Amino acid sequence: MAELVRVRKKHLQMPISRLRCMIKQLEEKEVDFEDLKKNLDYTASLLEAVYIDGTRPGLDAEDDLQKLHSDGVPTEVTDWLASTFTQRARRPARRSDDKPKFRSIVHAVQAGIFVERMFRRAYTAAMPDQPAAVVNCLRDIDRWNFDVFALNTVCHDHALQTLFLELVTRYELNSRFKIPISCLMSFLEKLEKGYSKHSNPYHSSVHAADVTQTLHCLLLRTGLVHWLTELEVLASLFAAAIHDYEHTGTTNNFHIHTKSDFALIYNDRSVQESHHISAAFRLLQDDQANIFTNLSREEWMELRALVIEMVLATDMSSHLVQVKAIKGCLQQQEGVDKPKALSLLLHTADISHPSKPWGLHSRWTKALMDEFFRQVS
Ligand SMILES: Nc1nc2c(ncn2[C@@H]2O[C@H](COP(=O)(O)O)[C@@H](O)[C@H]2O)c(=O)[nH]1
Ligand SMILES: [Zn+2]
Repeated sequence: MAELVRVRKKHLQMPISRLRCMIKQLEEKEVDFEDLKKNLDYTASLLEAVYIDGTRPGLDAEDDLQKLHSDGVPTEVTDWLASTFTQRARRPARRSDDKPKFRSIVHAVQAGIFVERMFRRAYTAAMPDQPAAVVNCLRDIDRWNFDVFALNTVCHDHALQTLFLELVTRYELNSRFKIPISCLMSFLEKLEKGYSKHSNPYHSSVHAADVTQTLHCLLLRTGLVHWLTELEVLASLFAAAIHDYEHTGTTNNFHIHTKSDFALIYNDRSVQESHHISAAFRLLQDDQANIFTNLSREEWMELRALVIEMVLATDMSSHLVQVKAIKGCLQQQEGVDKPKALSLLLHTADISHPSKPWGLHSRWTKALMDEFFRQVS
């Protein structure tokens, strides 16, 4: 058993470093984005295949790499896959007309992840193609200096829809959780509409898009994304996207002191945040917009609890309590409380604009000042 683990660990080192290399190329725009993305996706599938098949005895390398070519994977990648996942490197170099072999992976694809990929196709096929200008903007999606205003311009005020769709697709959450594309589109349309209800200069769908992208950037750049389950990633992105849904453009104190309906409904406690969550979850009551329709009951309960905790923690009045709690967590041996850590991350993304490039920060500050002045007048 220990030997098997050692061998598999050894075989996985190469693909891991190659994957990192591909990601670097992607970041540095040295290669065609779409090709690289496709290759990464395919490689991930094969890694899955090796993982699944690695638990079975009698692996050999007898099948046809030609099948991989049918997916448009370049020769360097198939060569690397073959040399990494088969014994081919120890054999004499093949003649150019020989077909490289590896039955184990193909078997695993056919037996194990084939069905999964069928689902992926079914749940990604209808993803809308984006115009070149949008694709160009989205190239910076992993960066701290990502310009959400520029994205909003090129996608005609639909930055939130575009960004959420892009991230859900990138993390393959649509295939993992079988999110129907029509529901996703419908949900995002309603979400954006809710954000424009009060025509807020600051608390708009662009702010929601900004916070969602910033949270993604934090998860990715810190490596925290590897610590999370796919459900936690989905919950985090969802929480970021909805966190100010139907914001009234006024503060919680304003609601409390004016004895607004929201203040009365939520008993003066995290008045706005409670409404954002409640109203956003209400959108899912419509079957046509229920993006979580295929989640199991357990998944749904876990996601809902996490989203509620994260969005409630965007209430600025919980800032000091949160900082204290996370400091306490970090001093303990037992490890960090995930919902608390994710809540702090969302809160961080929510107030991150002062740490962004000046052009972005000054636009956000102006928008916030406009909103504050509107409340006063
Ligand atoms: N004094 C400042 N306050 C800021 C700034 N950026 C944001 N904010 C405030 O934080 C909350 C964030 O919570 P939200 O969920 O409502 O977005 C926001 O309401 C602002 O009041 C800033 O640069 N300076
Ligand atoms: Zn916010």
